[in-house]
Amino acid sequence: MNLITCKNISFVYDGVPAVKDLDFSVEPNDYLCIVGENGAGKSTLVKGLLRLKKPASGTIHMGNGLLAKEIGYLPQQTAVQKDFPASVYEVVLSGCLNRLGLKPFYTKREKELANENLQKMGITKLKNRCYRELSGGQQQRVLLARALCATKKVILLDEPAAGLDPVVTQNLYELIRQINEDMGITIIMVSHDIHAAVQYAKHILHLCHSQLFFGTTEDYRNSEVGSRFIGGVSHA
Ligand SMILES: Nc1ncnc2c1ncn2[C@@H]1O[C@H](COP(=O)(O)OP(=O)(O)OP(=O)(O)O)[C@@H](O)[C@H]1O
Repeated sequence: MNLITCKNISFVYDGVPAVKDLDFSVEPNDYLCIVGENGAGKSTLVKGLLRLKKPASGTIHMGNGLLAKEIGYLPQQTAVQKDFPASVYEVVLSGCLNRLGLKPFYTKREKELANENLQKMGITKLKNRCYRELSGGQQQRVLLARALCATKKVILLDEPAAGLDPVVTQNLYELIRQINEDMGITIIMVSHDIHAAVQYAKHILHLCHSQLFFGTTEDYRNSEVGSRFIGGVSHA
């Protein structure tokens, strides 16, 4: 059964269509890259998948018992977020917020989970450092550990490599690949980096206010839209 099935969804802002007629699905353990030029509708779709914005028409169905609040989310990093005055441990632990419910404090298990995910992301040594003093690449590892506390099923990333140098970017993509392959977590990633998208993703969704392509990465490479986009731009 698909984890997420979107049927004919469209989004509008104040009556103006932003993106329309999207028809795609996400399988368990999938790696889907959402690509497209600026203003194509990628972030709007992300808001829809997180249930932060309602489709004007169409349906988003979550299967396999997935709830929108169980999606671990890595937002696009803003200057304010980069300057967040908390320790690495506090940021990672905050990924368990959804599990708190009415409890006022984190449980021992939640604290263990934070420590396990710090270790998995190779940042245990940074545990007591202030988040805002870290490099961009270290901050992304912290946010991945946080997302892993929030989910066992799906991580949604909005341009995770923005502003990172090529070596750090490559390391980050490898880490995301491991999360997908070794931990079996489904990845949905918005990316401007088409070359990395076709290197790592299993499926590609290409948007331009509507759906230009959805299918396997191999079919995308062989498609007219794919070969034009891959050949024409390195950072669309
Ligand atoms: N809050 C908003 N109010 C009105 N229009 C919006 C709003 N957010 C986005 N839009 C419009 O919706 C369309 C899609 O925008 P969106 O931000 O989803 O694109 P994007 O593909 O994520 O772009 P980028 O790559 O630049 O982040 C654009 O035409 C944009 O101007």
